[in-house]
Amino acid sequence: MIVLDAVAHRYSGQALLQDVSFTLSPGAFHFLTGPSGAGKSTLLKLCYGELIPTGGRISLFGADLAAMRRDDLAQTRQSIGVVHQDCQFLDHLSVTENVALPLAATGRSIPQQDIADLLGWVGLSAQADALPPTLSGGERQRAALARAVIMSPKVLLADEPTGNLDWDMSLRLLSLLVELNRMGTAVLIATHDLNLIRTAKSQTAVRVLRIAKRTLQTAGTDL
Ligand SMILES: Nc1ncnc2c1ncn2[C@@H]1O[C@H](COP(=O)(O)OP(=O)(O)OP(=O)(O)O)[C@@H](O)[C@H]1O
Repeated sequence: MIVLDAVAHRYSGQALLQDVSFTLSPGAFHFLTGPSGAGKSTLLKLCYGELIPTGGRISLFGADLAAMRRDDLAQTRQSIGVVHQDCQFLDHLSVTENVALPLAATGRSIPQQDIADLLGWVGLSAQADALPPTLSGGERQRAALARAVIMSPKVLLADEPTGNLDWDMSLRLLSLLVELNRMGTAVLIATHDLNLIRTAKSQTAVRVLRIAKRTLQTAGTDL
């Protein structure tokens, strides 16, 4: 679904990633790890077309990213849910309205029952009418997950989704991601948290990728 072939990325002429080849297949559950500044967020941005690589080729659902028109990319992105590192919301809208935003933005109807079910799934039924600034960190991450999956994406990309959460809340979020993957969504999570990766490995088949020396490697079994 997402294929990177010998991808390179430079910022201001400075090489960050080189010769990165990677395929995210349907049903896969991958972690992406590596030191701070290695390029994890950059790699995720390349995977959803937020950045165009400075070298190599990226294919999203069979289409060449470099050749996509803006409309095509917007359409393709509807199949990719993203949980950003710093999940932002429109603070004057309720959690329900924020979660429904991707539907509204694409002119689709907003099935209230589906949104209520989704908020129930992430454990936020009681916060449905709350405004984002009143949510805890874990509640914000779960609201961001609900918003990322409202369009039933084929792929979910999450950038440090448990970054600021305590361990219990990290496990809760992980169990949602594992469940989503079992329902058929391919998942790619960038994280520093090796305990999270170890726990995921005990629950499901995961592949761990690491950015080292500017390229992507498969992590060993030492995790
Ligand atoms: N828009 C940009 N312009 C220039 N440099 C950038 C830009 N975005 C990121 N960088 C640089 O690229 C490097 C990789 O950043 P990136 O956010 O991809 O790393 P990361 O592995 O996700 O880091 P962290 O784990 O700390 O979130 C960093 O040195 C960062 O400063």
